Amino acid sequence: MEAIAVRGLNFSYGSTQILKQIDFTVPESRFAVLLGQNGAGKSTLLKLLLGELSPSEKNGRISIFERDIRQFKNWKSLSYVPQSGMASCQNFPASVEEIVQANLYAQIGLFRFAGKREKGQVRQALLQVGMKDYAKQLIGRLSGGQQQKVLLARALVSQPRLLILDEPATGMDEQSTEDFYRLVKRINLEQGVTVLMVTHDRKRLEAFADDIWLLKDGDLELIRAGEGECAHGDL
Ligand SMILES: Nc1ncnc2c1ncn2[C@@H]1O[C@H](COP(=O)(O)OP(=O)(O)OP(=O)(O)O)[C@@H](O)[C@H]1O
Repeated sequence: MEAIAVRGLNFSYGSTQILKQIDFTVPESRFAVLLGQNGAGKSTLLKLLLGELSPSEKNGRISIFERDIRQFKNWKSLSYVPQSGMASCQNFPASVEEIVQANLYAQIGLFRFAGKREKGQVRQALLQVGMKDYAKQLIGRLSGGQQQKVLLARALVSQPRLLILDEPATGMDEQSTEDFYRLVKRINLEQGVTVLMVTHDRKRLEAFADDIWLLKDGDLELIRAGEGECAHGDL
């Protein structure tokens, strides 16, 4: 099955065309990377995939898990990790577990307390990213790398089938970056979660990615096609 299928997509801001007739496919369980220079249109493409922007009908077709995005309802199956997501929230008075739990509000309801099941889900997500011992800490007290792991747990808590990450390692040191990519790869391999990651870090991600796409001058090109079995030696 294709997790993402884009056919003949055009997109413009006013008279400036950003995407020109692009075709783009991410098969289920693949780890795909999207490269491109600043301003190439990567975030614009992600916004289109996340339903924040919509193309007019004559400007192409986007399908998520083989359903046209205009009819797609199962948004729970898709999670997003933003770039430096907590950077502007250093004084945000929320604990790590509250940040993760917030992604379960659709399940819990906004004004109810989390039950045993939800608390278990939060614990499991924090365990997956190695942040279980930080559950009660204030998010603003953590390092940038730890905060990004919490945002990854937040994305995983709803058990998505597709994980979209926008330059998730921006500002991290070398070791934290490597650890973060390794963690995402492990989730991809062990749980079969499809991954699409926007990055400038081609060199390091070559070891983790199956497919590598390059967005340039409005065109999207598959510059390395994997077999879907890019296992990384010692995860
Ligand atoms: N809301 C908007 N209105 C008009 N132009 C926009 C808007 N958002 C982005 N752009 C322009 O569209 C182009 C693509 O922007 P986009 O943010 O998608 O690029 P990007 O590849 O994600 O860049 P970066 O790597 O710097 O994050 C840029 O020239 C940008 O200035």
